Amino acid sequence: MPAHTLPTATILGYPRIGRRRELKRAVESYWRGASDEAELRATAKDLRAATLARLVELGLPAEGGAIPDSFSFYDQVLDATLALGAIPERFADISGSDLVTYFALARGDRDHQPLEMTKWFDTNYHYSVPEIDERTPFGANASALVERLAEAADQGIETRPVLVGPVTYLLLAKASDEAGEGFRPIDRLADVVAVYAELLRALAAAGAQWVQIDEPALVSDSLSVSREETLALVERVYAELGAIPVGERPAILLTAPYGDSSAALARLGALPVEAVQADLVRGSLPEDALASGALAEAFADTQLVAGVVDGRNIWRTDLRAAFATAERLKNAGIATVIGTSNNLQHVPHDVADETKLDARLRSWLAFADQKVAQVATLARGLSEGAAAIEPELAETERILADRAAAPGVRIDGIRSRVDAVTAEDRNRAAEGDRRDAQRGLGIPELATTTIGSFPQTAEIRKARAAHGKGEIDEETYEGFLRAEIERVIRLQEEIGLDVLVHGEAERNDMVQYFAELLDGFAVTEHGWVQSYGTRATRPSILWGDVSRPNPMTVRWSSYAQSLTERPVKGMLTGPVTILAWSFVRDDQPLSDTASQVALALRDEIDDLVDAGISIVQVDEPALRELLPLDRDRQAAYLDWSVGAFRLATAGAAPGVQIHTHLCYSEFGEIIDAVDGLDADVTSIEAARSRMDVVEPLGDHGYSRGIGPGVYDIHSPRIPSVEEQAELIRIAAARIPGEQLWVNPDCGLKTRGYDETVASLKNLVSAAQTVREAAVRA
Ligand SMILES: Nc1nc2c(c(=O)[nH]1)N[C@@H](CNc1ccc(C(=O)N[C@@H](CCC(=O)N[C@@H](CCC(=O)N[C@@H](CCC(=O)O)C(=O)O)C(=O)O)C(=O)O)cc1)CN2
Ligand code: MET
Ligand SMILES: [Zn+2]
Repeated sequence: MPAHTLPTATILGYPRIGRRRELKRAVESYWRGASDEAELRATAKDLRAATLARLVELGLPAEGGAIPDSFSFYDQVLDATLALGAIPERFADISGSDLVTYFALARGDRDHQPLEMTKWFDTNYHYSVPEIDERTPFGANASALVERLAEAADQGIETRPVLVGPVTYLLLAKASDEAGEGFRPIDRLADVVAVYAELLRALAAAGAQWVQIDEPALVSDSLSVSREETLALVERVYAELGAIPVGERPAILLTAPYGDSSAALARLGALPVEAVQADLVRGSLPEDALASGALAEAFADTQLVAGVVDGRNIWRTDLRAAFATAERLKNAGIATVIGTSNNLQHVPHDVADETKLDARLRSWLAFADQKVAQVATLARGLSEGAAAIEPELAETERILADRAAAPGVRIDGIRSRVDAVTAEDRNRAAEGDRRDAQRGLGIPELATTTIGSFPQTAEIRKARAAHGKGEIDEETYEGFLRAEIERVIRLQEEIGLDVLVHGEAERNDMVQYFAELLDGFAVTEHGWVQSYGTRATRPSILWGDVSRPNPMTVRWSSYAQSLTERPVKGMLTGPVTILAWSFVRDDQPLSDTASQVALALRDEIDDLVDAGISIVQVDEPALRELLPLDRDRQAAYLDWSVGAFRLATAGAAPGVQIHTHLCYSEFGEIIDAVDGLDADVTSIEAARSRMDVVEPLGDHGYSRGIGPGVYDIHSPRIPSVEEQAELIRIAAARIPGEQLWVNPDCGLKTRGYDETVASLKNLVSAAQTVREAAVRA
């Protein structure tokens, strides 16, 4: 038996935004200057205390490090940047408390571009990308971690501090603009490990018995080094950290969430750390090593945290199957702890809050609190024997059977339509024929447009909330939205944009809006999940077969088109993104579900075109996000995801111009897929990376329309005419003018009106400047 033992129930992390998004409100109030740092810290402290108390109530032991301290004001990678003292040189002039520096890095200000944001593995969570170079200063700053440890101890709870691990941290970092040619952040590994050693010593001195170090890089094939190299780096690092005697450091729980670590597991178990976690939902057990005894041998002095409860989805765990997996490990002689597959930050707090949800559907679900209770149940079974939890196992079995047989889960008409889909249904006319057929649209070279949404003002949200509560009637709400559409159309005409949008004022969210109108989906009232910083979404629940009872967007788009001579883009969210940002049924392949959603969208496009819309944009910002971390599974994914987009769009006649929009992507990797979408025009995020994408596009010989973003909408900064013109010139050097579109990086919904109008005016002038220069040349 290992000398340092973690209790048999644990989770990798818990949502930190608060059951009613208390942290969002407190942080945004602090940013507005409506409260000070002390008030913000007090709210955060109350929130943490409530969370810890709740976790104990749900069955996690208060003692022994079972409860992780996974709090963050904004982002766990940014927390690591502060803990490592790795403040980029360009922020050296920021003065004030750690929190002032922290938010400056996250959000930037007039004089500083914020750190770039990008997706965390294959999730809809975004982290702040560390900027590292040869001179990045590193120095341990354990103060936040130590303070929270002491705070929990005052409450009688021995928490386990959580850190993003050194290998993952550096592999997710980018080289700063000041870095020399060929520099890679991972070159600084030795310096960073020395700081982790210091952090561990500081935590031990402050009384931490356990620390959790997350190395999800272990499960990804999408990083700058191979998986084998990552494993070798992890072995080197943890040999070094593990060599510090326990006592001088806390016992270490090394985690490998978000994917399959089975091929690496025996080697991880052999490291001088006290516990290793494996994601056994996305990943599997190494059957050969388990059968031969090699796994047990590797784990002779190490606990294995079996991540059998899914931290990525909201379906009630199949407890019998999860228990069987844990028992197999235990019976093999491995000291087994029940855990989650990953941090529960990706699921909402509590199903019990969803009182408006259909009771039958609700019984099938488990949010974070239910998952914690499931972990506790399984752990009890492990220590007391299966008989002790037989009532819970039987209850789950009954509920899972009820779900499988419930009306709406399988609908014959929908299934036969999907079965009847042919290859032809996914193909449009040849690209050249479409180009000819679309000339009538009268689109100029360097056409200017936006990505769809205009600012979601407090007034819009208030009207929607009032409508939701029944305080204003259908007619009044409809009138409000029509007035808003008219305002946005006139504004775009005045700014001088070529292709207009209706502004998406009617949408609470680009996925939830559609989920509310499609059959087969449910939406939640309080099911918020952090997407980045203080921004959250309420992922919809796709539980049954999907169909479209009525048109969803025609009312708004046709009204917008009736107001103007210029083309207005119809605006839909694509099938892959609808799945990626929802909690999707786990009882059939995603590809089957995607086809159902695609057919619903296909009907919507038909209706839009019948109503006089000649350009339709189908957004797929999550196309890259769902790309499996495992290389072996990528080709199959690209095949079905691209196929679903094509099924949604290929019903459109050649004269209809299909646009798509993607953001948060490394395009190099999926350029063939973008090509495969066969959209006439694709807008992509590009401003922050200064048009990095145009080079691969040029090399690839990309022949369709492309709009690399020239205006970074993630910050309130107003990009000047010259700045945007420069980006257009960079793109124009590689891409012919008739193919090139000029647009922002993404939708404007999170921006304010003043900055939006100023930035868009500059965008139109920038396009004009470059067009005129081309005419003169
Ligand atoms: N699902 C999804 N994922 C995405 C994106 C996206 O747009 N959607 N965009 C990318 C970036 N991620 C983002 C995620 C969230 C937000 C965002 O702005 N979220 C808003 C909430 C949006 C929303 O659902 N709004 C609802 C509910 C608003 C609300 O809070 N209402 C109040 C009451 C209304 C009031 O009086 O203000 C309440 O419930 O308490 C609405 O407008 O109807 C926020 O956190 O503040 C932006 C980008 C990638 N992932
Ligand atoms: N049409 C959407 C918008 O403009 C696309 C957003 S991609 C995250 O908001
Ligand atoms: Zn976008």
